[in-house]
Amino acid sequence: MSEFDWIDRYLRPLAKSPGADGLRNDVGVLRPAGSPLIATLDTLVESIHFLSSDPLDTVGQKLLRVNISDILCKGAVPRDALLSIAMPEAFTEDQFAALCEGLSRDLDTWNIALIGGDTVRTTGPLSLSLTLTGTCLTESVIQRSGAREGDTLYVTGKIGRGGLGLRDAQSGIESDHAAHYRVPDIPPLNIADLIAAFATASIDVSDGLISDAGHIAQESEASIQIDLGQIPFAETVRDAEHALEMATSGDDYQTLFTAPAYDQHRLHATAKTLGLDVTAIGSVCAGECIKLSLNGADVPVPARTGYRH
Ligand SMILES: Nc1ncnc2c1ncn2[C@@H]1O[C@H](COP(=O)(O)OP(=O)(O)O)[C@@H](O)[C@H]1O
Ligand SMILES: Cc1ncc(C[n+]2csc(CCOP(=O)(O)OP(=O)(O)O)c2C)c(N)n1
Ligand SMILES: [Mg+2]
Repeated sequence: MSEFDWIDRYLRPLAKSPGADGLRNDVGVLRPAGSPLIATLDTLVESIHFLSSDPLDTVGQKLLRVNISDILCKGAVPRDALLSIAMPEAFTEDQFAALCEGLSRDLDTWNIALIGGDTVRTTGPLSLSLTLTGTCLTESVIQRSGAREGDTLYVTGKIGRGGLGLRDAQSGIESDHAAHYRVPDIPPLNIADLIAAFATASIDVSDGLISDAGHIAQESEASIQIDLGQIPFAETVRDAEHALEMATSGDDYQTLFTAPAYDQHRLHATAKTLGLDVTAIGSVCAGECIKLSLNGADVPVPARTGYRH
């Protein structure tokens, strides 16, 4: 069977929206939106972003989720996807089918329309890219640059699971963290409502919490003070070194955002109503850097604040 047959059999059934035209056209038509339409693109490369031993259905789910986390953190809802698959010569039909099974699962879960893409062979490792659009729930897009002095810094979910999970997966340990490493637990869709209602700036935690907080600080020309003791870590913190390890390992795909301090009570009440797990971990102040503390003592910012490419 040729690649055309594989596309027919495995990808066409996933491309259900009218804009996909059954993958019979040169282009896909985006679903129309009344609010700002945003787009993101993230790539997963074998041995860099996932392990060769990871089941391919989990790789398909991870590809979608690392992109969905970018859309959600902007207070937006995911919509349409374009998929690029570059597969090694030896990639089999069963492997292609498994990859598409994982993709299918999360396309359905998140109501995302696959509207097209490209499938090629490569002499290199398996490499997957996804372009994902989203509709903002706000009139203007929430940037990394909107943090203001006096804002509170929040994060969703747990931090450090990606790094702990990679270590477990590499050691053959089937833990919850290893499951999160393969298929990241990302915030639910209604995090977009909370972000749209309250956030002044936001980002998703991909490289590492400290590194990604640094992006908000730099773009906002502000300083961010983080209390390591307040971060909802995946493991009970033993000491500053342990906390820093979990705050710099990345692969968390949670939402990190700032909001005005005067909204703190309303924000927590709304999060509770929406069933969202949100924790205040710091504040925005004057300056242009990251400041860390643990149990009231200053902690020096490490040289490596996140994953290095
Ligand atoms: N090859 C590229 N071409 C155009 N823009 C890029 C490219 N690589 C990265 N960018 C842009 O640079 C910015 C930072 O990228 P990145 O660190 O990958 O962000 P993220 O963590 O949101 O994926 C984003 O605005 C992204 O769109
Ligand atoms: C085999 C393997 N080694 C190391 C990592 C750790 N890792 C790789 S990329 C990355 C950061 C996120 O990837 P990137 O391409 O920077 O995504 P983006 O910031 O563009 O969303 C991390 C933590 C991993 N996921 N898998
Ligand atoms: Mg990226």
